[in-house]
Amino acid sequence: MITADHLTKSYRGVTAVDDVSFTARPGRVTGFLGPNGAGKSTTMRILVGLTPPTSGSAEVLGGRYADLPNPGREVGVLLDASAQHAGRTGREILTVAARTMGLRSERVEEMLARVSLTGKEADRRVRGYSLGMRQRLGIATALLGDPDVLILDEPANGLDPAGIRWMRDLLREYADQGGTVLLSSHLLHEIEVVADDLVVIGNGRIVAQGTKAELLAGAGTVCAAADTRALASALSGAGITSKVSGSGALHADAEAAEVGRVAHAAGVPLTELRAADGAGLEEMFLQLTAESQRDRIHEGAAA
Ligand SMILES: Nc1ncnc2c1ncn2[C@@H]1O[C@H](COP(=O)(O)OP(=O)(O)OP(=O)(O)O)[C@@H](O)[C@H]1O
Repeated sequence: MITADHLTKSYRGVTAVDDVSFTARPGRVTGFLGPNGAGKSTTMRILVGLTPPTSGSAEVLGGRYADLPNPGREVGVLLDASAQHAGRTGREILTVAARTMGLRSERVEEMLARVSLTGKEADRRVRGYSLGMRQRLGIATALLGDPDVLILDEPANGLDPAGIRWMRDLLREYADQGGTVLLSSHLLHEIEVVADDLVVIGNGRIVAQGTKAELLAGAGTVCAAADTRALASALSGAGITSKVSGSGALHADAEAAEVGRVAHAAGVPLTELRAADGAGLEEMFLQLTAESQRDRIHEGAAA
């Protein structure tokens, strides 16, 4: 279990994290989503005691991370895969970490196999590793002490599609065995597939959180008609806001049944009507974080 309780972190003139509260539970993958500069890394650094919060508190497994007697055996952390000692080989890095944690040396080989780093790769110096290999080594280090909690900052960065799939399966299996996973990303699709719960952050503030199912349920309806203008106008007349989504269909802020009823009553034949799924979540993510996006999102307002 991880608990962030009203965390705030201010640097001179910048509030990086603003009153952030959430819980990541055992047996679940919690996705921490937000655009660049939203405050994800700062929050994670606070969770593991690397950055002191200006106010608020954070607990991992019921206490402060800094108070854990052998943190590596309780919490696996990967914050920056590039921060590993470049002059050491992957195997050396794992061996040193294993000794520090008081683990048997066989654990190193087990972890290398777990993250699919070959013996040859393990004997190369980290400075020659690709980002994807560094991520695998970082995951191996995080898993080494068989911890109950994993805190991973953008772990899929640099992984190829097969690597992303591998990571997803690994995290799923870990959570299914009772582990708590908090993983951050600025890529919605990456998180959407694996996360059970979502915490969405923009400009340092939590803008949405809940189970993925809950957030999807509120994601609205995708609908389309030959006469888009007539459909938008009917929806607007019924007090339902809508806007044109990427595909040219409308995204309406109402349940599918209600949208169908309104279109029928207005005599507008529908060519598409479905609950917004992953696309709806993306829409929601973009909307929720719109104010904190560096790039403005251009959308044609239909209503
Ligand atoms: N040490 C620091 N001093 C001053 N400002 C900082 C410091 N660390 C972070 N910030 C600022 O805090 C804000 C949040 O940064 P943070 O790295 O937590 O975001 P992030 O969500 O992890 O972004 P990214 O996805 O780009 O990694 C940014 O505006 C950043 O410039």
